[in-house]
Amino acid sequence: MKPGKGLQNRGLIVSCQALEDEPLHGGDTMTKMAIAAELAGAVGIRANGVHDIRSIKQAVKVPVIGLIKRHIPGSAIFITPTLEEVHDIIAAGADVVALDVTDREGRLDRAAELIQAAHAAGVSVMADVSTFEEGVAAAGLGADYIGTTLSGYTPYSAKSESPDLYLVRKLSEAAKAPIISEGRIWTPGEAAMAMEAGAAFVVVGSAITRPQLIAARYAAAVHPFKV
Ligand SMILES: CC(=O)N[C@H](C=O)[C@@H](O)[C@H](O)[C@H](O)COP(=O)(O)O
Repeated sequence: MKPGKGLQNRGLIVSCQALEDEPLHGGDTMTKMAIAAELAGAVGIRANGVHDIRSIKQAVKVPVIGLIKRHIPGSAIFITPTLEEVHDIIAAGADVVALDVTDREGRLDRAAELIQAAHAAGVSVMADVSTFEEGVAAAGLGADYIGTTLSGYTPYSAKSESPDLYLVRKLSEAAKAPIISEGRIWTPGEAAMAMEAGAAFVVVGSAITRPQLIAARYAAAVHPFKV
């Protein structure tokens, strides 16, 4: 079955995530962040965990990309690692399921099953990849959106402090699915450059919703002037 739900308009997606060890974790804080993002013109929200996905779905009209981060001992795959999380994300009401589609631990072979499970429920899939080859493979497996989320976070992908716009450009020229530029976008200028490079969507997370990281940049900037 072709997924009925998904992202409607090109543009900004705000990632509203706070893990257990982060100061903004818990309660309705991420839901309030999502409401603020929608007011600002975001066309989608990316959220982690059943609680936040469900709460954000009730609070905003724009589509929600859901993921569940879970660390399984002995595995490096932590973004929606198994079919169980796919079902939980769908049950929580997400419009799009985000999952790791990297070439590790036989994941490319198993990803088809997870993608099909989402599609069978009428839900779209965002493949979080780290390289060009993974992006092309993910599109071939039927992923509806290809995100550069994991570029810089697998041992074999390019490390950088900046967004991987080279990957965005290469994928947008080759992959048969819309490209989502995600990871290390800190300024509106970088977001615009990602769209210029061919992205259909830009996900911004930390620069909007992780105040401890935002404030740290200011603290570092003024540090040399301290007496
Ligand atoms: C690598 C990984 O675990 N990325 C996670 C994926 O959901 C999030 O922690 C990031 O915040 C998200 O990708 C947005 O990126 P940035 O926060 O850089 O704008």
